Amino acid sequence: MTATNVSKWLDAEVRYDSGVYNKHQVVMVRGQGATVWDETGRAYIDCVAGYGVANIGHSHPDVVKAVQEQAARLMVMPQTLPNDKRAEFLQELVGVLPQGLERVFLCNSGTEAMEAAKKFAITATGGRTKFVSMKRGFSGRSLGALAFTWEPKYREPFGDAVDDKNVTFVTYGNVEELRAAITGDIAAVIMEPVQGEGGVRPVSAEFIQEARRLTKERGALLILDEIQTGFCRTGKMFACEHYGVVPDGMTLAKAMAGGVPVGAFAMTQDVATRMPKGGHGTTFGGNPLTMAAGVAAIRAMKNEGMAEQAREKGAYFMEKLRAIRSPKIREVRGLGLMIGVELKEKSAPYITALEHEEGVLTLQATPLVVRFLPPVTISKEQIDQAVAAFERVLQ
Ligand SMILES: Cc1[nH+]cc(COP(=O)(O)O)c(CN[C@@H](CCC(=O)O)C(=O)O)c1O
Repeated sequence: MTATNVSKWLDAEVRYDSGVYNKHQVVMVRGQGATVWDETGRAYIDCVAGYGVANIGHSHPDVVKAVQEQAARLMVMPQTLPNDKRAEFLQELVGVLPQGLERVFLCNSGTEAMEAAKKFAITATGGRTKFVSMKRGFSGRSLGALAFTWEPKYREPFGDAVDDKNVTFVTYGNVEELRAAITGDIAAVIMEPVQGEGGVRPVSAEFIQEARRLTKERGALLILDEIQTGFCRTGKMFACEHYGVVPDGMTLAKAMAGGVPVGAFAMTQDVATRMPKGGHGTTFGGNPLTMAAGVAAIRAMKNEGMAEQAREKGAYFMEKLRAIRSPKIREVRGLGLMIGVELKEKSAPYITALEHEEGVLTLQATPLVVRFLPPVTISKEQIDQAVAAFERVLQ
């Protein structure tokens, strides 16, 4: 491809897009497995995977086939009209969810799942409107979900429109703060089992188990945000399985439909039955096209043992990263293939160098952390190449 072609598409996107994103100077046009190609034909090892969406790999053949067939059959059907693919997806999803989570509100993104969770928590607790969330937590960008998102830079531009007056933020992992915050008027505690955007931070089993115990004791819900940790990312189908905790509700999105936009709030019967009929809704949620993709994606995760792959490859990836001898690395941490390398200096220049000089895509998770979220289907050879590239840019 000539430079003109690249500039043609890049110029158009930069010219007409909203302007909220820092656009990389590249145009990505194709993906397969853990590789993506730009318009000039250059290949990249993709450890961004759409911010942890392409867990089963780009354009998984089973998902492609399912989407092609469903697109030709039926793409549009609202949830007041039952549909075979939606029913099949709900069966597939409930079949892999922790026991007890058997009712699902279907939507189209993580933020929407969190908005639904917030409303279901209020009705399930008889109108309680106070919440506990986590410092460094990320729950989404809409005004409702933003109230649970810690980073001030995301909230400040919107002032009082962000309804965070009823939210108490506690230090992630601090059991004493948690105990003090979960009072008798709390609707729910919201937390990620591993904080993603907040720096790839696993937490102790004790903290999550104490949140489970205290919310039960004080009539609040425990809502785990598995939008990033879900669907094999951390070495289990869901990260809560590492801790032996079943929440009252779980927000889901990203990888759930193999790359097709999707979101869901999974909950117990009790939480679901407390929402008045017609109390929430969505136009696109549960559409047949997304449902077909989701059925294929979840079956691929099971059939290809992707949770075990993430566990095994994650351990290998972190072992190789920890073997890098560099004074710039403070810590390598993570769970499964949700990996963060905290540097002693800003990570952005190294993320840029990895992309431009080495053809490896990574992303930030706070200014000092390089986040690796590759497809679970990444090969050991690609892991070795990514680690060698990282070692080179750190020199
Ligand atoms: C844990 C979590 N919860 C909720 C969301 C919101 O989901 P959605 O509405 O589908 O984007 C995300 C997006 N996480 C990415 C942040 C995206 C953004 O900057 O906005 C991320 O981890 O980078 C999460 O990682």
